[in-house]
Amino acid sequence: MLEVKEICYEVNGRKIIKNVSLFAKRGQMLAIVGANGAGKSTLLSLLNAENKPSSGVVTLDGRSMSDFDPLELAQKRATLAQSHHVNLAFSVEEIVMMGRYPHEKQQAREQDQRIVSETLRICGLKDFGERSYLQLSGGEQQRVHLARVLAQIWDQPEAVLFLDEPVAGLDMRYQQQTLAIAKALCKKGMMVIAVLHDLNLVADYADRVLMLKDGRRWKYGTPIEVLNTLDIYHVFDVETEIKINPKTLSPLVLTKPIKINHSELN
Ligand SMILES: Nc1ncnc2c1ncn2[C@@H]1O[C@H](COP(=O)(O)OP(=O)(O)OP(=O)(O)O)[C@@H](O)[C@H]1O
Repeated sequence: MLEVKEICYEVNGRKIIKNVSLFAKRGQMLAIVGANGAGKSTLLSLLNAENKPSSGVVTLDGRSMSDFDPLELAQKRATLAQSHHVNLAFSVEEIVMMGRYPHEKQQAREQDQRIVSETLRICGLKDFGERSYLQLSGGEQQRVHLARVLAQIWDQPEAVLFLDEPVAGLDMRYQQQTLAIAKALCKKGMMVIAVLHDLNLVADYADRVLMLKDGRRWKYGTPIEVLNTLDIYHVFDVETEIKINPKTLSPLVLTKPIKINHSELN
């Protein structure tokens, strides 16, 4: 279990995260939602121990995140970042194999190869192993990084997976595929915490939702509890109508197009 107790995070005297508390359990996917600049990525960096809260504490299975040594953490949790900077001509397979580095001493190379093949396959990259990463499209590169972080925790049944906007830049099929993989990992007993913007994907895949506003916890609960017209309006300043999706029985968030008068463009 991941327990977050009253964490705050301050940069240059400005509070970015304000008194956030929550629980996240293995077997469940928690989605973090909120407007641009609400503090979602910053919160994720505190939950995954990339950054240390200015006050408050984050514990994993009762142990403070700051007590884990870096190798132990790398074996227990993986993070898909919002952006990636790879400028060297690595092959796809070499990049995905980087996910296995924290386990290098523990396992035979064969097992690493098998895991890399499996994560390439599940990310739709079965025949991409030899290709140069730099020659892939943006969405394909994003899937390579997903395969890499999956390879990091593939054989760690109690792992925690952090995903920062994992579906940005992906087509419809791979948006669904990415979250379906995350859901399947939860079914295997892992925990997934994902920053997501598309509230309909949140409704279909998340078990719990944390809605952030200006660095504060605005609402926390199941998708049906959190995704309602009033809270969405307060947090995103967007008018919506909520229906029930007949295919999934989860909330369906319908938006109205915003109109900007052409005279405002002068
Ligand atoms: N290192 C930093 N120094 C100063 N300000 C920062 C720093 N990191 C984040 N911020 C500020 O904190 C706020 C929250 O940023 P964060 O990236 O967490 O937002 P977000 O909710 O993930 O936004 P988005 O949806 O746009 O990705 C922003 O106003 C940002 O400018």
